Amino acid sequence: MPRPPGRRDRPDRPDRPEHRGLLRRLGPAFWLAAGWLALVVAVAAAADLLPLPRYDETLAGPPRSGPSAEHPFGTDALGRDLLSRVAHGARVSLGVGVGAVLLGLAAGAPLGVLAGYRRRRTDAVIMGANDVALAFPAMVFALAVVAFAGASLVNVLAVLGVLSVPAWIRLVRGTTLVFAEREFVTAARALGARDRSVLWREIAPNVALPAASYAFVGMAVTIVAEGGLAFLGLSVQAPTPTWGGLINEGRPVMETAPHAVLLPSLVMFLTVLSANLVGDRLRALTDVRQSGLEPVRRRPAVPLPAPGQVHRIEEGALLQVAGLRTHLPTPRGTVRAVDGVSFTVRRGRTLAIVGESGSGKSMLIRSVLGLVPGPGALRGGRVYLDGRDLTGLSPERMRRVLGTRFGAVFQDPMTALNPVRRIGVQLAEPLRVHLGLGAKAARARGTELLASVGVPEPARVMRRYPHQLSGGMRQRVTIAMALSCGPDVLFADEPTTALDVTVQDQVLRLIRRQREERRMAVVLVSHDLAVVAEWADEVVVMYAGKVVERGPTAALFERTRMPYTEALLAAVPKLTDPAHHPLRLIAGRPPDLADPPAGCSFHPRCPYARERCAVEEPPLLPAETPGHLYACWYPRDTGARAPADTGSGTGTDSDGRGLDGPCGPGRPAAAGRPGDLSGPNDLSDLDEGADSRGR
Ligand SMILES: Nc1ncnc2c1ncn2[C@@H]1O[C@H](COP(=O)(O)OP(=O)(O)OP(=O)(O)O)[C@@H](O)[C@H]1O
Repeated sequence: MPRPPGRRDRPDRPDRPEHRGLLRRLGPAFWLAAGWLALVVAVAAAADLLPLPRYDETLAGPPRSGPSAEHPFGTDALGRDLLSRVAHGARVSLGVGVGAVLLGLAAGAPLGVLAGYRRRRTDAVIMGANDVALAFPAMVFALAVVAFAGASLVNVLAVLGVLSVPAWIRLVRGTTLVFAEREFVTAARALGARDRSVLWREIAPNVALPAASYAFVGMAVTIVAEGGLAFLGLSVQAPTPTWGGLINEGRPVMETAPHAVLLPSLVMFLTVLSANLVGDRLRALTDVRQSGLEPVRRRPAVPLPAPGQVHRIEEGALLQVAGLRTHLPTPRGTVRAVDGVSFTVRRGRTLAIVGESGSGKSMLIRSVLGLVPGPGALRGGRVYLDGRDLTGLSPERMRRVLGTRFGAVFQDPMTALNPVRRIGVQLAEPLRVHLGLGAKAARARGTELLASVGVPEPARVMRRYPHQLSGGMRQRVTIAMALSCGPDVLFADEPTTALDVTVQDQVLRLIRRQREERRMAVVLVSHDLAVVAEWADEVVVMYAGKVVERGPTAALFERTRMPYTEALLAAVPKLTDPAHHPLRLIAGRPPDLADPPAGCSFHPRCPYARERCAVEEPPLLPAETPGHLYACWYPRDTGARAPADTGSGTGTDSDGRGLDGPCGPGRPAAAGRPGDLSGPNDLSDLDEGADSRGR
């Protein structure tokens, strides 16, 4: 039997994912910079051991002579070897840089952690004092102290170290604030961990990387500051060389011996640049998304559809998404987060997008909104609003669409609202920017909007900060913001996940009321199939970035065809189930979207998979209800037979449109339905011109 084409054999397979290690993630510039710093440190440490003349040996060579084999950096006005002086100067410059950073860190980090973790009065006192310290002009302070206390290595190091403390406090406090709010810290505290243990085990490791990054940047700043003081003659005194001092010494002979200024300057410049670069790359490492989104210099996994491809716009379609793709380059390879998704939404209707975590629901919404993350992300396919293609719009024009015709509500209202700005200010902003309202009119309209979404005492709420409202109220505010400019489509990405059941119901009712009043379309992302069954007219089921089943809610839930949808439904608890069947979990794990399986992405987890499923990717095939489509070779309804089995059964014509097959009414899907099903059943045939196979 011929070997079925394996993953590696498939013609459209991407190159194997790049398992780029830390070395590649940091990039060659980092390693060059780190190499230079290591060299300078090594030379400074071993300066006495190197086969160089003494740094203070006058007439070691002819005065003011340029670089030669004997004196690679040339000599200064007194005939001293410049390389030796630069090497010894590195000791002072690096010593001051490292020493000041350690001093600043030792004093600033504990204060920053304390302020960020304890908050309240501790924070107010520390940050108040810090603000006062920051108000002093640093360089004037340094000059005054060194001039008064004497220009010695210890004094220079101490003054520059003290001056760096406020910056350390700010940095560490900010990072601590971020992590102190994270769930793992709350979980540790809930388990009874003491503050000291939380600080050491939970917070400190997370603060360490940003602190290491800032240490390099701070070192660069200190080296420059020390150079400035030395140039003014206020650092370590002659004959001990420092880089700033060498530049100062070379200044009078610059015309006859430019190397005496240029070479120490070059070494100092490269060292400062390298320290900044190393710090910057370390900072990028702390940003998981940024490090994961470094553009991979390889061709995209799948050539995205050529621009200019035109799709047939469905009659009555308000929003039509055709063959949408979003590919994200990551260190593991190209993640096909959205892979050829097509759907249509009409005015006044709700389309729900469901699927397991990681199936691409949120990325699909972001992709439709044109908000794909990172510069390396690739987007293909088309998004039509009222028949107009939005994918070719300039960022400026797309911003106008986002503000006025699309509204979006996200999962966590606390993170969607800026915690330090009043509700009124945040609500008025889109009204002022997009509708051009004046401050007073925007305020009045904002108050009306809050009232319309059921916020009691809206005028008072306008003056509140987000943390002063309950979760339900905050979500009402974000809905009011999303509705503020009268959008045609409201995207609600798990809008009720962070809310309790009663509030969840209120919020969903609110969205439905607004949809009816405004004749909007709603695209609702949800994990909760009971919510979907109750509130959505149409459903799109996603798996591994693709649509695997879609159609009118009632048809899809009552006559489920795709085993994945069936498995999702079987995993929903049903209180009315008299038999109390145990819940069925979906076996296995969702696929790695950087390396999805060949054939049907679900086949490794599918109990009904056969050989064909591992080889050929099933297209979206029509079920008997108009608009109900599924991607499966062996669907779960007795009325449906796989095209492979029938030869003349359900299939698609050359245009990719559904043909009526012999699919008679089959038995209801094994999983049953999760709640009261409602909603009309009139979704017309969807355009398959750009489905996941790009037909
Ligand atoms: N910024 C990113 N960089 C790289 N990959 C990403 C990024 N954001 C998401 N992904 C990947 O894209 C895929 C889809 O993610 P997405 O957030 O859309 O899933 P989801 O279905 O909305 O999940 P959930 O229900 O948990 O929110 C996942 O595999 C995820 O790991």
